[in-house]
Amino acid sequence: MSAPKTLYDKIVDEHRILSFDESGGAGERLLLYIDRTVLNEYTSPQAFSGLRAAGRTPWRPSASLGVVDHVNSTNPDREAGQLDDGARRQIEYLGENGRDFGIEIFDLFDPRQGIEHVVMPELGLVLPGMVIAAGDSHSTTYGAFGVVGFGIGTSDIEHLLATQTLVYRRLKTMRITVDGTLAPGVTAKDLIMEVIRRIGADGAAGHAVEFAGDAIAALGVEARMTICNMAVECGARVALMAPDDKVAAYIEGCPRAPSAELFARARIEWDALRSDPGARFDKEISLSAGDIPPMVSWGTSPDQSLAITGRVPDPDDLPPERRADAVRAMAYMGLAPNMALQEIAIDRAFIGSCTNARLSDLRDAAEILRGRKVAPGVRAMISPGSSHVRSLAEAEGIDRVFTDAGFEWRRSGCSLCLAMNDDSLAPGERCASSTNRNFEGRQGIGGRTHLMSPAMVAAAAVTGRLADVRTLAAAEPAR
Ligand SMILES: CC(C)[C@H](C(=O)O)[C@@H](O)C(=O)O
Ligand code: SF4
Repeated sequence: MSAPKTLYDKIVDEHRILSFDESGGAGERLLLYIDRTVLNEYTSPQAFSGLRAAGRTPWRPSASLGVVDHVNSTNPDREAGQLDDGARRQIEYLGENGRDFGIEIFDLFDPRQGIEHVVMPELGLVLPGMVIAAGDSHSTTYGAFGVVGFGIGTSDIEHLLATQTLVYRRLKTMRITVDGTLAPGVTAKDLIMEVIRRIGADGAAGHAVEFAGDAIAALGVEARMTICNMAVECGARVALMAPDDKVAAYIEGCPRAPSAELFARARIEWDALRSDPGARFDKEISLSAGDIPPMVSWGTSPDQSLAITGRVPDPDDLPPERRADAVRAMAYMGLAPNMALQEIAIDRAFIGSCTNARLSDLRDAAEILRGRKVAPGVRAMISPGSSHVRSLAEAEGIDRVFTDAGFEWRRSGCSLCLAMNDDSLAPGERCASSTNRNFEGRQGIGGRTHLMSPAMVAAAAVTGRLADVRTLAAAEPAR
């Protein structure tokens, strides 16, 4: 019998065309076959220019899909949406590359347009056991399907397009086991924020992280995507979860799912996609789901976060190696040591991003907003993760819940997640945000970001301060 293997190593072995050093262990250099990629208008242009300059064409164009998501306006009034010349050129060049090289593109006003990591799964293009590499770090999202998904740079995109392969270095493995049950009001976002707080922004650097345990199994596929998406914020290069019946059911209803016959055959293969009993991980961590509170970030790194019931830390109480960062983060965020998090007033609220703008996220937030109003002085926006999510939400009447509460119902895109478009914070503005990065300037120069779950953003929007969603969920809204 061969030695027990991790899920990660099984998938890498299946896709290894050749090994440069035959070591087979972490660090092995190999040529990896890539099943699919998704291209965006922001990181693909130089890759296409490189192909053109070398006179090459994509080796398997049908394995790629292009979407516009980073630089587009989400203004619902098409005419009012502002695009600068650079953004317009990037969008046009993606369309041109699609036409010239036979790659399918979902352009700005295509009903299937949306954030790449929302669009790929909802189409049914993300299938268990695949390797999906793309020019965006949050490609780890696909791990929720038992897929090795990872981000690559522009020169690697060119190599991938030309050859459908990448030179790859095998990662170390880590398993994070989460057992027990999440408390009411606590979500997958809180779970991954707690993981990041615990292990730090580089706690999983160089590792493929498998999430396991009954708390993960209990989550829906969309919630699992939130965890795999944000795992990159603790340095994970790959996040993985063993696919189960929920994953199969999710895929089955999707427009590009395999035909019934192929699907039935694939399901048998998918059953083997799990780490063998006794498989050895380089690192193991375990958490109890019941101990996780609703979380918010207070600083400028995703690991600078705390329970909403907490206080901004006193740098003197922190380990010496974390003090200087904390002092700097507090100055940028305009916070003082020991302030209660729930006393922090906000100017903006944003629900969006590939982390937390799927239908289940919108429903969670709508639950809190129903019958309530955004606090005076707060500007609140929601940008659904894809145009498809947007229309599903409209069919359910969720758009009305948001607009009645005073939220702007935007079109889909990366939007205020990274302010590379016309959605941004003004200097000094403070935003409750369902996104994944709170770096300095991430949502606009001088803008201040507090990361949290979509329901927590809704709670902050109606309270005008960072708020504990549990107190609102328990109370009857004023009608
Ligand atoms: C623009 C892109 C390179 C970047 C990424 O790779 O993640 C962006 O999507 C982000 O979230 O910061
Ligand atoms: S929504 Fe945010 S995190 Fe996701 S791809 Fe866009 S910019 Fe990156």
